[in-house]
Amino acid sequence: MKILSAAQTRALDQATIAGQSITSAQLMERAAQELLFWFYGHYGHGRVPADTLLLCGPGNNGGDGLALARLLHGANYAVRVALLPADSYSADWWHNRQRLPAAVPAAEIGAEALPAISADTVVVDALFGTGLSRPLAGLAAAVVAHLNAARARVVAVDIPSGLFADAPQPAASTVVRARHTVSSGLPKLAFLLPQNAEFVGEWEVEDIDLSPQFIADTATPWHYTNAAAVAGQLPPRPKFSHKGTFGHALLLAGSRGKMGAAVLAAGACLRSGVGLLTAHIPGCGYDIFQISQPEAMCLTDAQADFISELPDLSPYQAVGIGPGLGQDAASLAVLRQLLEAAAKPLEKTGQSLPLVIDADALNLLGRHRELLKLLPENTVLTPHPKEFERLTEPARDDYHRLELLRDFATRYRCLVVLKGAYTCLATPSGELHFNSTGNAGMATGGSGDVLTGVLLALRSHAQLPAFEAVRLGVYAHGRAGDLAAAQTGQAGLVAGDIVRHIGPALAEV
Ligand SMILES: NC(=O)C1=CN([C@@H]2O[C@H](COP(=O)(O)OP(=O)(O)OC[C@H]3O[C@@H](n4cnc5c(N)ncnc54)[C@H](O)[C@@H]3O)[C@@H](O)[C@H]2O)[C@H](O)CC1
Ligand SMILES: [K+]
Repeated sequence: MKILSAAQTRALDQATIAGQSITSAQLMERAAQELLFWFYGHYGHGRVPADTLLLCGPGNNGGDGLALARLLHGANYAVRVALLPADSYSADWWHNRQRLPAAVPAAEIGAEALPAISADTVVVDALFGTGLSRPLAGLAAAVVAHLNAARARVVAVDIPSGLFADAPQPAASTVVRARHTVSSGLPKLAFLLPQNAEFVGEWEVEDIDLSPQFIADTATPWHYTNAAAVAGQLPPRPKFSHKGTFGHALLLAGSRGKMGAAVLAAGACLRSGVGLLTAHIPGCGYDIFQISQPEAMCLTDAQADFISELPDLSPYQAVGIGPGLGQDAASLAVLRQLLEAAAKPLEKTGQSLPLVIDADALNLLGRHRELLKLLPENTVLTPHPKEFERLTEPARDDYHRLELLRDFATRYRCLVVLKGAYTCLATPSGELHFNSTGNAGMATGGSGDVLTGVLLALRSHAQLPAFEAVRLGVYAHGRAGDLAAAQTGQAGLVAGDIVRHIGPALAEV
């Protein structure tokens, strides 16, 4: 699913209107109908709110609100409208202003006449949408401050008013704090960034049959990975397969006190369909590992407490390094040797050995940035924001972090998975793919080790190209977390639960 800019969204509206020979008022009616259905779904036909206030701005966002007021009134909701005065109003605003039944109270907002809002009022924020051109000020800001102070349940139409769809606004800007955002068409970039979560709340997009052709023809670096994006991407397992068919992976992981990371990554790798897995671990972990993951083969390092040797790489189709690795100088030497060895193209594929680099291996890269130029093409890095900062620089805000992410991925031609809510995968060509699966229960120790194992397995798969393998792995990891949390609850979720649900998550794909 593509994510378009505010300007592209407006062009999409026009293309839909022209392409389907409808009026803009009819497209607005579609949006309003979807908002009505959202109310039905959320409140049902019985328990309608005692008091529903529609705050309507002067443009088409306000027009959506006026149309919704009419539809809710028709559905026996107790509706009242408060109109933000402006020098001019859009044509579709007028159209729906005139169609508003006289029985619906409609008052103009004034500095001395702010609408009454009680804690059990449901407020629909239809002040501003993608036409916001500057931060809110004056009466518009006063109304929003009044709304936010009232602590009512707020449903934002299309986007919370005061929030730009695809760019940061000044830190002190006044923005509606919505419990829900019901948007039409495609997700807005703003919905996917942590700094906007307090304003956007729970968001969803409603399909109003916007021009698929225009969407297909519109270029954007931003994408949203939903089930449709990865459907059918996992190659079938031929009947006459053998272990070699699905690759032999090597995992370099573990140090004293952090052997669990190696066990979790190994378990995830095996559960993600790898043919064979060999783990190279420090001597202290031998019994732990062989007991915990009998399906994996195990090489032990000469060192007891950390990894100091790089095994011969020739048997392997992909290598993962980092979970629980520690940052000992000897491990740094192993990382350097691995990067140098992996850069040589494999005679079988002509490409460099696929690598997945995570956790302490990333921190070692961050402290020795001269190694970054050794990264083979399509190396997979899986930093969380702090680890990413150590690889680059502190980000001013979430938008700046995306710029840093795109620059890093294009500069080093690698696939960078920035982990968090809506995990973002940056590609060597500068695309950003935001993941739709996962939940806050996955913010638990070991969750990242599990992702490393999943990605290692999929990068070992001969038929999966690099980008598709990583996008699928990120999706499946989050989906496994959702399936697990349905059993354990988010608080009760531990990384091992994710491992146990990877199989079912991949089976869905
Ligand atoms: N496909 C869709 O997504 C559809 C969306 N619809 C709705 O249309 C709005 C966009 O409407 P638009 O008229 O372009 O702009 P807004 O209503 O967002 O803005 C209103 C108006 O406000 C003025 N303005 C901008 N910034 C400020 C400010 N800071 N202070 C005061 N006034 C401001 C500006 O001049 C605008 O004219 C979209 O969000 C959807 O809700 C369609 O209805 C259906 C299809
Ligand atoms: K709005």
